[in-house]
Amino acid sequence: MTDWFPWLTWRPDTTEQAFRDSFIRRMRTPTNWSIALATVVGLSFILYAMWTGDDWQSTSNIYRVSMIAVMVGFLLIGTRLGDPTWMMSLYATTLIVITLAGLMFLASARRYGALTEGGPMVVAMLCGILPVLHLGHKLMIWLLLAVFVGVITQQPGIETGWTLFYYAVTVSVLSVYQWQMDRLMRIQYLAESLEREKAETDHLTGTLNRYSFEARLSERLTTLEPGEGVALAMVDIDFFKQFNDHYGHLEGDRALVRIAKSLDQTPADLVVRFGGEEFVVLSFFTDRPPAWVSDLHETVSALGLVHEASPLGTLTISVGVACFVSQGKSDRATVKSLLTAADHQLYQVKANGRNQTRYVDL
Ligand SMILES: Nc1nc2c(ncn2[C@@H]2O[C@H](COP(=O)(O)OP(=O)(O)OP(=O)(O)O)[C@@H](O)[C@H]2O)c(=O)[nH]1
Repeated sequence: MTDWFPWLTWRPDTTEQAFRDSFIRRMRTPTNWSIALATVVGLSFILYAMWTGDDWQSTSNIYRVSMIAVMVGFLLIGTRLGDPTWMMSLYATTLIVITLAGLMFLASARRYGALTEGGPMVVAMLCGILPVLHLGHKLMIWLLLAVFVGVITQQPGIETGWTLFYYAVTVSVLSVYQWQMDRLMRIQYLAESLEREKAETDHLTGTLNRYSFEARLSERLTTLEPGEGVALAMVDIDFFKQFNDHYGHLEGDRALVRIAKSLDQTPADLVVRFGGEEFVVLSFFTDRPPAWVSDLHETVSALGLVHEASPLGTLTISVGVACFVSQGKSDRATVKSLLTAADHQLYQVKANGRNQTRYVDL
């Protein structure tokens, strides 16, 4: 049964949650515009009712005004709510508005002795255009209104004609449309995520690539609180040209993957393939840099990968580390300043025999 509902079939659940989080972020503004449109439609109904001689204080008009007040209230308060609370408030608001709409139809039908098909159809459609609600939400909303329409058709002396039939047709068509939207939105999200992942990842080692690293580090540097810091380690494999020449490029590729994996097993926050045989390892910390950063070269020498063409006998790395601890807003490191400082340390290690880690505070 659950296979029929895209938001229930979507596996794993974390993917559905990630989709919904990003979807709510993107759709908040369009949803607010849809509610504003519903408010304008509600207002035009009040004006029309008054123009056609309806009493301003009639029960149905009071319900209409209440619906508008609830929607305007949501638009005003919603701006201050975080995404999850906003989403729950939207659903609750919609259910309240639908209850008021149902009561308005009941009052109006009792007054005029009739309920025509237009009203419930318009309300069902206005709920249908709210982009962030999925079919599950909308079925509940439409069902709630259907209960009111059903009750009204059972009232003696009220002419309802084909209203219930047209309502059922409208909701069925909207449900099919919504089901398609729910599926397409999720398929699109998945395709986008895969594309993004591909664009950010190095194909050989599976680590982040340079482009995504620079964007992420640059963003993170702007949010460092005083006392928070970053250690950027520039890693370069020693005598790798000789390794390739001696063992061949395929074996070289395999060594790159092994080294990337071993760097990934450190407590680092990000491991990046920076260039051919260069990696960057990033660690964010509070107060003082973690001790493992200053011994990073040992991570690879401990693998014991034989390198007969190296004077060191095994595959090793040279590491230059630049550390920055934020003192406040005016004091900022940049991606460039960290890379330059780390590269300078790396150069010193290369000059001093390789297979070491050198460290500088910015
Ligand atoms: N197998 C393989 N080799 C690569 C890849 N990317 C870069 N390289 C090789 O890495 C080697 C880098 O050589 P160099 O820059 O001279 O550095 P090195 O030999 O490690 O010498 P030092 O850094 O001074 O210790 C070159 O031979 C590149 O062909 C790759 O994706 N796969």
